[in-house]
Amino acid sequence: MIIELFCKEQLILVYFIQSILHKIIKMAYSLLRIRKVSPFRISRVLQADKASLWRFHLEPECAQFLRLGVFTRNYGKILGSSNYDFTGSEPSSSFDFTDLTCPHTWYPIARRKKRKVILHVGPTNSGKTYNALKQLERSSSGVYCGPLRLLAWEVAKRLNKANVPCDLITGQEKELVEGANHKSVTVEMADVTSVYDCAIIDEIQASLMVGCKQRGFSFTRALLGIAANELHLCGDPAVVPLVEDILKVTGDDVEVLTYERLSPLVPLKVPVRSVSDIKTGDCLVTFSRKDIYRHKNTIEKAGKHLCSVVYGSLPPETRTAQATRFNDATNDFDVLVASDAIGMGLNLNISRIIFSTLEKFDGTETRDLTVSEIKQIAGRAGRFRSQFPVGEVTCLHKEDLPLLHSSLKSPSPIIERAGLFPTYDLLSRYSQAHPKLGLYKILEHFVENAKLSSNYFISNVEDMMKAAALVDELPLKLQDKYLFVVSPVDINDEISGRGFAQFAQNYSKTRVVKLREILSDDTVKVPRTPTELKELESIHKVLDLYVWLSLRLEDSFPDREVAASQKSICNVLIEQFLEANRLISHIPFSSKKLRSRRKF
Ligand SMILES: Nc1ncnc2c1ncn2[C@@H]1O[C@H](COP(=O)(O)OP(=O)(O)OP(=O)(O)O)[C@@H](O)[C@H]1O
Ligand SMILES: [Mg+2]
Repeated sequence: MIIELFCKEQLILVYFIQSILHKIIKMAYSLLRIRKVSPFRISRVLQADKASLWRFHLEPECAQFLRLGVFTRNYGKILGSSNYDFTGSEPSSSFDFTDLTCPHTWYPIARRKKRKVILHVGPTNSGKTYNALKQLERSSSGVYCGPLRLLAWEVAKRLNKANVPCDLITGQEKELVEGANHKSVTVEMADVTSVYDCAIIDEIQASLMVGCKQRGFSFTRALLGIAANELHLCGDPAVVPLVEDILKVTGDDVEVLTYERLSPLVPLKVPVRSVSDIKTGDCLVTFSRKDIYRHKNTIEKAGKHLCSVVYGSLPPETRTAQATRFNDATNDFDVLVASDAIGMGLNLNISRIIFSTLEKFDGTETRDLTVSEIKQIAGRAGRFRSQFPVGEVTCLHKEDLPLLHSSLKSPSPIIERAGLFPTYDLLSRYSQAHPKLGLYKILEHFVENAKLSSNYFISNVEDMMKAAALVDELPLKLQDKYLFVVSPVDINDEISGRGFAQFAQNYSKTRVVKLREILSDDTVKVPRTPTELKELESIHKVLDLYVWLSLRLEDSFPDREVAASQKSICNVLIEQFLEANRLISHIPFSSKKLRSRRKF
């Protein structure tokens, strides 16, 4: 009996050793094949990618998988995933393209590196971005990925000033600097096919927040896909467990650096009761455009201060000009009235944040601000080494103070899942397997059927689907439809939506979209009423969309320069208008309560 058992164990052992040896031989064979195939093909992909900006959108990560047949097959196995085991055969309708459980396998170039990932986490104004940027400055090549064009601009300016030549690449701009090995980009433009020494993804929590359903996947793509020796992630401590978990399967080394706030932020016990309490350096935060102008009007009427304004639908150039004017202590515009557009990473000379309300309409419903939103916005006051070293924060209404105080004391809730969305390549393979389906149906199918690991949620693509429904009507290739759908159109804005539809229609008919056919000569004029101002902002969005499309379909959108100059005219008109405060006489001051009463 004992002998029998012994023999059985020996047999099991021999079998076990045999199977391990077999696996090692297979793996070595696979590696040899990877070496043989990848360098030539990858360099072709890289060259092609540098050729034009639109490829960032149309041919990202999975394109490599699909083209590098052998490479892909083996890579999938090495990573322990058969998810993307495309063998070069035609896509079959039985293959489950909606299986998104291993998104890290979509980025073979990053997976070939053992990245050193450094998480810089801490409260606002604690030097996270500053320290990450120091590393970027020292690196031989690198990229900064920010959530806003304003941040990308700020970083490009800063690096160039520090004699580190740096390109600026956003969806709408491509400013190349001679000899630059560094880039400052908006996160959507992060290139996952280049190799860098150092990379930064800033405000990483913005991507992972459930509130940021639409843009989250760009951050996830950057997190998994950027091929850098060192990858610096800056953000709220609430992201740490999730990021660590996501990166377990990538084989990267992860280090967490925790920061403390560099200057104090004092929550005040009393609200700001009247306009006479407003002082230099104050920033009044409110969430509707109408309220922004109403408050600006009230403050300026009192005669002591002039206000700059910053809000989301203001053209980015105007936002920068307004923020710069507020930061400049030598002029009279010493108060800021802003929406949460100031909430991410910007350095403004604010001494006190005053919340006019702690509720916000988020496109679907009016809801309370989250703890992280309150902390993020409040954190703009008292920036380190600014004119106001101690920040203060309060509200307009004393009923809001308890929520403000408790939010500032609470840690932000742990972020549990990151946004994910299928790449164009997956959608395209899916479309080949289901040729009768339009893009709308394909997107709908992915949203409804996507299989995900517990670290991810499928991003909200409601707006993309609205755009898809429009382009599905037109005789366009899937590739063109996709390009229109991922464009930065504000599909819920009437004028922008109409501009978008017109661009797509003209493109499908003649392949050439002339700006003059869309905008008549007299379209751009000085606004005189709030409605006209809003119209001008929308026209700016249409022009911005034209510039975006012209960077990707150069021959079909030939009037980029005209669009850019029209955009500048819009900016000038809006800025002049804000300076002259023409709106005052048109916006009725309402004494109605600003907010619904909150009970504690
Ligand atoms: N060591 C330092 N020396 C000089 N200035 C610094 C230093 N650290 C930070 N700063 C300055 O302090 C301000 C806040 O730093 P930074 O923008 O890096 O904070 P942050 O933690 O990224 O904040 P946020 O979460 O709001 O993005 C910036 O103006 C930055 O230039
Ligand atoms: Mg920062």
